Amino acid sequence: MYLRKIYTLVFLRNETQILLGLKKRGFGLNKWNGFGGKVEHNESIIDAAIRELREECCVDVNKSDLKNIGHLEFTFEGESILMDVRVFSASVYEGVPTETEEMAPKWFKYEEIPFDDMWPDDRIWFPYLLKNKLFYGIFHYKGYDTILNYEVKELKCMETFYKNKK
Ligand SMILES: Nc1[nH]c(=O)nc2c1ncn2[C@H]1C[C@H](O)[C@@H](COP(=O)(O)OP(=O)(O)OP(=O)(O)O)O1
Repeated sequence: MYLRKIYTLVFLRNETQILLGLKKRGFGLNKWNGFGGKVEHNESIIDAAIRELREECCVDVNKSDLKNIGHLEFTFEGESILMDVRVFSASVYEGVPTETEEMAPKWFKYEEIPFDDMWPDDRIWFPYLLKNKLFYGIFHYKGYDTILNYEVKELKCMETFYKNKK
């Protein structure tokens, strides 16, 4: 049995670009990724997504402008933690993305996403995000560079997915 820990992962997007942040410390150091982190005790997932976005790149987003677009699960050979990552997208927000101690934000054109400097799983599930499809992915890693096995699929509706998951 795994110990499930819930994380958020938020992507700001416009018609031609996506905002990624270069992680400056901790888990995923030196990788480009969305903004997010652990959901704290007594905090809703959506509130954690808003808080992490503000803490990591100084941008504010309203609950109603955050869309849950995917669900990812990561396990690691020999470890009992399951990282349960809730993925969100927003195109309406307030503020200018600004570098913080944790992340250096940068806009990337959709054709220029730096997959070589991202988590290896990203190039597998990003195509769903880029086509505006909802997705589910589960990845089992050996260390942090090798994916031993995975499954990714399109979802029709996030609410139905979570209802059936319980
Ligand atoms: N394989 C993976 N692929 C991916 O695209 N994102 C991943 C990933 N594994 C983790 N993430 C994301 C989820 C979350 O947004 C972030 C990890 O969160 P952190 O460890 O930075 O959490 P916190 O910011 O709460 O940590 P602290 O440094 O303890 O404050 O990386």
